[in-house]
Amino acid sequence: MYPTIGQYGLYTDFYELTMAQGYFFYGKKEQTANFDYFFRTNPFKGGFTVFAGLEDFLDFLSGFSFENSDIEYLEQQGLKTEFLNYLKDFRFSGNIFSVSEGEIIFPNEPVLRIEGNLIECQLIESLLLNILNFESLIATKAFRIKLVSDKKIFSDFGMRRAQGLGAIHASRASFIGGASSTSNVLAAKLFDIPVSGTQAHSWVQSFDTELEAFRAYAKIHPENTILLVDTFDTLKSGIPNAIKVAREMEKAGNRLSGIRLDSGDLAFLSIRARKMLDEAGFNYVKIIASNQLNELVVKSLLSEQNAAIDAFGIGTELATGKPDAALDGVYKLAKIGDKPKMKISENIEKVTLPGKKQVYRFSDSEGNFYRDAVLLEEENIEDVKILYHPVYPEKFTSVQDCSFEPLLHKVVENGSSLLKKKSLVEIHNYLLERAKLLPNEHKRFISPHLYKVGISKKLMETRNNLATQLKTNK
Ligand SMILES: Nc1ncnc2c1ncn2[C@@H]1O[C@H](COP(=O)(O)OP(=O)(O)OP(=O)(O)O)[C@@H](O)[C@H]1O
Ligand SMILES: O=P(O)(O)OC[C@H]1O[C@H](OP(=O)(O)OP(=O)(O)O)[C@H](O)[C@@H]1O
Ligand SMILES: O=C(O)c1cccnc1
Repeated sequence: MYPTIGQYGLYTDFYELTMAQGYFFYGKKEQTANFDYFFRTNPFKGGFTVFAGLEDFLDFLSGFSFENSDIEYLEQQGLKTEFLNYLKDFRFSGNIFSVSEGEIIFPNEPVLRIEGNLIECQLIESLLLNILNFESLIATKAFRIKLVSDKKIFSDFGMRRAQGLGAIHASRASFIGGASSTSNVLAAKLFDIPVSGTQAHSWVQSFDTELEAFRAYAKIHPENTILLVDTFDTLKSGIPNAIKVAREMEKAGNRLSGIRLDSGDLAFLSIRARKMLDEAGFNYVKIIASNQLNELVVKSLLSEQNAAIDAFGIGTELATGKPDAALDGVYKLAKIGDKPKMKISENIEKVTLPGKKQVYRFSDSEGNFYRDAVLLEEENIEDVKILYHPVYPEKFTSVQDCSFEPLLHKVVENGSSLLKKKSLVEIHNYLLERAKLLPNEHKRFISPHLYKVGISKKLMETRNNLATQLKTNK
């Protein structure tokens, strides 16, 4: 749970409230609606996305209500008393169907579906998008780093240059994606993530000499000393001083945990540092590297340059999802009452899929992910053997002999969460299990193979008929 800021009802875009007021006065308040959450493009030019943020979203949703001062504020913004009286008792009371946190997901499939009255579905849009888009972006980034880290570990150092309090979500999502610890103490406590840390240049600078700074730190934290060796000169001063302190620590019955390299050529310096430490008898001292790292630099350091690095500290690029500012997830109306709804767009790729839907994942004979399919909920998956390209019907693919599983599961019923709380370790392990089933060609960084998401014939026909109707009625 996050530090409380009271109730979260105002954590929404104003238009959600003005529309909700409109629904209220036009007698649409009791109409049932279905909305889909989906995104259109995998971030980082990648071949997959990691779904994260579900538990956080549900936690925030349980606090999505309006206290007296919120109601007064909305009154000052011109909202009407009768509607505000309705908001006083507002609580989400609908159903939510979702893929599991840590699932591998793909563009254009609904990964979460909300069912409820039109007002409640509308009001929670911004909260949902805010949390799921960001955590999924960062979990994906973290997992990309994990994919190239081999057996090395990395810690999230991102808080200081993250987007404000988004750092809390970033740390959570980073751990789901594969970080082994975080420097962000609040996130560590809230989500039971191992906390870790080394020391900053200010520590070293605050003493008269580097050696004095190293000794002082080792004395006060003998169980976990990682010395930052680049304040003056890594090879001529930092590492020789670290070796002196390692020797003194051994005499006192302790062990130096590691050194941290934070500038210069990390491959060259780590190889030299390893040699110097080993020759001095300290092969147990770990080498940690940091400085504007990302998955591409980590991959190059480990697989092309044989860097002698045991662990990475990764900050800004991880916590901000650099170079992608956001996952482009959207929330679209798919059904009102028994009427399927869709959005027509000039851009054919942006036409939405109408109706209440379920997503199935098909696997090949070896159990590897093969295709995902979007079907109308009432369809029998056993009858579906051909999947159609969502935009170009002349492109289709057979799933004749594949096994399948539904991906959307009920996680909220009549406003109450059914979600069995999982630890972040469990969510991460689920991600690992699922990612193993995703063929490697979708995981490579350069021009990954496109994972196909198709739609059923019935869904395609429903959409086409509705589109024709909408164009004629316009
Ligand atoms: N061997 C390497 N291969 C690829 N990238 C590297 C390697 N070593 C370091 N880098 C990256 O190169 C960049 C070096 O940063 P920069 O040019 O700012 O120098 P610096 O070492 O940080 O210097 P200073 O700290 O004095 O400003 C960082 O982004 C770092 O991650
Ligand atoms: O480069 P990032 O991936 O964002 O990783 C975090 C960086 O933040 C710290 O530097 P900073 O200059 O903020 O503080 P320092 O004085 O401790 O070096 C740390 O030394 C890393 O270099
Ligand atoms: O513990 C560290 O070394 C650390 C923490 C945050 C940012 N940079 C480094």
